[in-house]
Amino acid sequence: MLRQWTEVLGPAKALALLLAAALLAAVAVSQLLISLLGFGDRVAAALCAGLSALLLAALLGRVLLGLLAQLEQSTLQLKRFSSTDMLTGIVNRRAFLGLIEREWALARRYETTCAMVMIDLDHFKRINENFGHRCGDMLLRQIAEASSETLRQGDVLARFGGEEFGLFLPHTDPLGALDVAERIRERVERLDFCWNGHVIPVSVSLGVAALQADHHSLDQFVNAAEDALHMAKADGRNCVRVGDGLMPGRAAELRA
Ligand SMILES: Nc1nc2c(ncn2[C@@H]2O[C@H](COP(=O)(O)OP(=O)(O)OP(=O)(O)O)[C@@H](O)[C@H]2O)c(=O)[nH]1
Repeated sequence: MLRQWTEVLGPAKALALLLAAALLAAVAVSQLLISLLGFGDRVAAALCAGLSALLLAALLGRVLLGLLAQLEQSTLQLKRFSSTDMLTGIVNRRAFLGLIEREWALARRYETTCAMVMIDLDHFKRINENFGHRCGDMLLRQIAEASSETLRQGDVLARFGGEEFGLFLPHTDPLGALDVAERIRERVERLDFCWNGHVIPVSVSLGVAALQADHHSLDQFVNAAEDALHMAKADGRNCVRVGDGLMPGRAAELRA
């Protein structure tokens, strides 16, 4: 009950209420002691009241501090849950956008490079249908793990939902981003994913976008990578494609 109170009232009000309760209880206890011991003088009464108040306040304070620590822990856990994708353990889309917003804004402001890669499992529906959702879930976890292995500190990988992942690469030029995307594609292709004795071939399609002057919002930047991903799907899957206008020569060459 104390914990619910602390949550509802907030720590400061709960502490004030507890101290008031401790004082009232102390007065009641001292009155009881005085009547039991038969003391009649005011000094004894004041001493009893003071001592009881001190003891009760210390006791309740301790309880409250314990509760506050628990509350803080729960809040932290809640924060972690709300920003993590429970299946794969990596950040979710909402947290991802929050994490990269500052980096993206700085890159725009100071005209430095950064890139966005969208990764999507190929024919995942078929895998789910043929081998079941538990198999699909296991595969999603392995894709997250395999993709993470290829990254540097500072890169941010997130599950965007379903079988789609987003990857932000700070301080990375278009060719660097293509390298990372291609490495992930190859790593997944070599995954040797096994379920109930069946080796299931898996692949991903990837779309790459590098920050450009006409990306006025983070959404536009992410959408550019999504568009490139659609190109990769349209071009037969298991490949990397770059957004239009990124690197005219290179994009055409990669699409060929
Ligand atoms: N096991 C599992 N399946 C999921 C999860 N989230 C989404 N899916 C499934 O992912 C499948 C996505 O199917 P589609 O969007 O058709 O994509 P696809 O089959 O990979 O086809 P392409 O992307 O075009 O190659 C659907 O069957 C969803 O039910 C999840 O958390 N776990």
